Amino acid sequence: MNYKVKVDNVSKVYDLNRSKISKIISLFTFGQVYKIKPFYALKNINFEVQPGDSVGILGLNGSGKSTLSDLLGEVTQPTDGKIDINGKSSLIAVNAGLNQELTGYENIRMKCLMHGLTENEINNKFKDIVAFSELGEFLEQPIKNYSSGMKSKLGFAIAIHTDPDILIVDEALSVGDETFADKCFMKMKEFQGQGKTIFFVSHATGQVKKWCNKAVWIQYGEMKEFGDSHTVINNYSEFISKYKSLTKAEQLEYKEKMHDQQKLNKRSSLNQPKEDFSKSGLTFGLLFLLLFLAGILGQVMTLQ
Ligand SMILES: Nc1ncnc2c1ncn2[C@@H]1O[C@H](COP(=O)(O)OP(=O)(O)OP(=O)(O)O)[C@@H](O)[C@H]1O
Repeated sequence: MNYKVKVDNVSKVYDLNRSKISKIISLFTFGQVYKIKPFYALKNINFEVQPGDSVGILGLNGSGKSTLSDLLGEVTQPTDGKIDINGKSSLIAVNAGLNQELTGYENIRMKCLMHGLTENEINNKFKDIVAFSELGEFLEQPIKNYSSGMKSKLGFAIAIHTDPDILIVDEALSVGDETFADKCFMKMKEFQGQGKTIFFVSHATGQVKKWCNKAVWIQYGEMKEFGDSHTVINNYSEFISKYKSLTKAEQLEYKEKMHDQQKLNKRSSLNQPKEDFSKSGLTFGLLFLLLFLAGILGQVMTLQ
């Protein structure tokens, strides 16, 4: 095994029945009233990344870049396939793993603990994290009061001090100010110098070209291309100019067609999604039925 990260036939399926009421009805009707509507945020993604690679993740809005970042950061699990990560990964995205109700200080402690740092290690790094974040007294406030740039600063400051082997930066730098972004890029450079692996999600192809030796282009859940960053960026840019030359109506039609394909793909080509609500619906439904029968039995016994 000479890879750092291996993404092996990975798919991520979401249920488009997101409203709470439809989920509850689905649970108690064994998934019969509201059927699960599988939507492939990612489908059959395959690539391998070597130690020291910096990989750009490219694609139009809603193509699955953040879904891929979340999977690489082990924030979520694939519905199908496997991601083999040889080391500790840390995801930096606005809101990633931060608790909105906790203060900046509390989030620093919580995330460091989650990354396996001991109390001693946290105390030693605390001052540096605080200084890097540049958030000063705002760290005393719950982060729900922060701007996205401030959250991103906190997330980056914590992540780089937890000594990850793999850093995943999901558009976190595009919401911060330029001076902070420059400071983060310098840190990323240090990381590269140490032979560590970076995934970098950005719509700015110029930045991807500058920072990444490899790139993966995701197009509405499917992998269009993976390889040398210059080649992938050139092909992606060519697609973007063609896409931009379409009228608004044509762009919409294209997007709708792609979304339909993501929905149309039947689950038969995959194992059952792990978050299959009809399965849990069956369990909950049976439990509910048992409780209901026990209640009736109880009433009957009381009457006798
Ligand atoms: N929890 C979820 N439930 C249902 N659908 C989801 C969920 N998360 C993401 N999706 C859908 O998956 C698709 C991919 O989303 P994702 O956020 O990964 O795209 P993206 O490429 O990062 O987009 P952007 O460039 O706008 O940030 C979208 O159609 C989105 O609506």
